[in-house]
Order: sequence, then C-alpha cells, then structure tokens
Amino acid sequence: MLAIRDLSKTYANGVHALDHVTLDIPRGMFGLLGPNGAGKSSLMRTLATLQEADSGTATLDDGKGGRIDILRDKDAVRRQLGYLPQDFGVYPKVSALDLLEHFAVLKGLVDRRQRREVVDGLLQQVNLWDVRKRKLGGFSGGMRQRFGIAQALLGDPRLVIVDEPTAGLDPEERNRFLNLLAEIGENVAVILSTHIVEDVTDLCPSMAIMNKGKVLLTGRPADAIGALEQQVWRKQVEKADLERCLREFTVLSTRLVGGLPVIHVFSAERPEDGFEQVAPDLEDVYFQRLRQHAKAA
Ligand SMILES: Nc1ncnc2c1ncn2[C@@H]1O[C@H](COP(=O)(O)OP(=O)(O)OP(=O)(O)O)[C@@H](O)[C@H]1O
Repeated sequence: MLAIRDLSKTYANGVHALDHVTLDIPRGMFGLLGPNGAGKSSLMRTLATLQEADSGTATLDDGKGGRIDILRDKDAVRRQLGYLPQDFGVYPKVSALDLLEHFAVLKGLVDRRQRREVVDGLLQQVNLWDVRKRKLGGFSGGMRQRFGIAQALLGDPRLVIVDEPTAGLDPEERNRFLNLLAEIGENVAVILSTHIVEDVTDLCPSMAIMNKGKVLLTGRPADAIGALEQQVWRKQVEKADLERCLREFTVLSTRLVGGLPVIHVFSAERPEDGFEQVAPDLEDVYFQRLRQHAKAA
C-alpha cells in the first residue's frame, strides 16, 4: 500500500532525523515504535506532506492500479490522507459538531446535506454523538482524540496517520481509542506511531522499530517475538546487586516487583544461577533491538 525507500532527512542543526528509511506498509494497522527523538514524527510529517525529505521516495497505492508519488504529488496524497498530529489543537469555545462541519467544508464537502450526513455518521462512529453540542474545551483527553480521529476520517482516506495518540490517556480511554483505530484499520492503512509497546502488541499485525532515524526491525510482532524464544531470562535481584548485573549482562529491562528489582536479560544460555527462562514479549524485542543498536553505535 505504502512503499518508502531510502528516505533521509537532516535538519539544519545537523540531526539525522531520517537515515535511509525503507519500509513497506500494508493495509491494516501498522505500529511504528521508537523512543523520543527516534524520528517517528519526522517520518509521519513527511508522509503527511507537511515537510520535505532530502532524498528517497515514498509512494502510495492509488487504489486504481497506479501509485502516487507522495513527495511530489502532494495534492493527490492529501485527497487520500487522514492525519492526526501529535499536537492536535481544537477551538475550545466551538462545539464538536460545528468544528467537524467546519473541517468538512475545508475538506471540500460543499453539499450541505451530504456534509451533514458524513459529519453525523463520523460523530456516531467515534462515539461523540451524545456530546456533539458540547464545547470542545470541556472534552477529556480521550474525547478530544476521538474528535481528532473523526476529522482525520473526513473524505474517506485510504491512509490514516496517527502520531502518538494515546499519550496521556487513562487506560479506559486508551482502550476505547485503540478499539476505534482497529475498526478503521479493517479497511485502510493506519500508521500508529507510539512509544507505548503494548499499543502495538495489542493491535498491529505489522510494525517497525525506529531509533535515531534508522529502522532497526520491521515485520510481524509475532515473528520478532519468536526470534527471541529461549533467549530471555528473568531474575529477582537484590538492589545492591543490580549494578553488577547491569555491567555483566545484557539487561533488557528492570522492573520493581514488590519493592525488589526484577530484570530481564538477553542471553543464549542461562546467565547464572537463579535465572529462569521466560516467554519473550514485544517489550523484550524492543529493548533488545535498542540495546543492540546502542552497542553497535
Ligand atoms: N524542526 C526541527 N529542527 C531540528 N531538529 C528537529 C526538528 N524536528 C525534530 N528534530 C530532531 O530530530 C530528531 C527526531 O525527532 P522526531 O520528532 O521526528 O522524533 P520522534 O520519534 O517523533 O520523537 P518524539 O516522540 O519526541 O516526538 C530529534 O532529535 C529532534 O530533536
């Protein structure tokens, strides 16, 4: 659906935000995972035609057997695109209904009846119908993000890009939001950029991990997890012993359980007595790739 080849971008301050990024993004939910500063937003903004790349290509299947050049044919991409930026702002004194209507006009829905139908349908889809006449300033974070999705879906996009949408949402709102995304992902390509690993585990049949502008891994989460099988070990350690473990082993993560650190270590063999093998999860994959990249760097 979306083919990205060797996309690079260096900002004026010398930061390589995108370093030969190559990705194939199919229909459905695609998770783009990476820590702060990985380059996720730079990639999202480039695909959303809001900033230029220095080199490389990105093309989108146009649904009619052809491909749209995202970097050159911006108007054509915008007709197929829905975008929810990281810092989506709303006019606080306007109702959800009025602002969505306004966005619909901007999107080119000029026929009044048709526009009303689309807007009403979207407000129902994102579960904001009952509060459509309330001012957006009084909306919770989750409601605001669902409104953000409604505006992204105007014009029936084939590519939907959402940039870190679940940051700051409470667990219930987050679930609700992710379920909504999953429904949308049944018909179109949805790129979900996030630093929350579970967002990807729970939802995305395919994904990529980025760090410092580079793609470290791409594929199916289940395959990436399978590749770590029998190589992740767990141990509860004394606080005083933690430093030694961090020095001697490839520690993927440290978590306090009942006040004591529990570490996950990546190793082909049992690192030492007291370690038990655990089934790897996507968080182990994520940290293993980041550690490996840091080591190589
Ligand atoms: N306009 C800009 N000018 C200079 N440097 C920038 C600019 N935008 C981003 N950067 C830098 O480029 C790198 C990648 O940033 P980007 O926002 O794409 O990462 P990210 O993965 O989305 O991180 P975050 O989760 O913090 O948004 C960072 O080092 C950032 O400081």
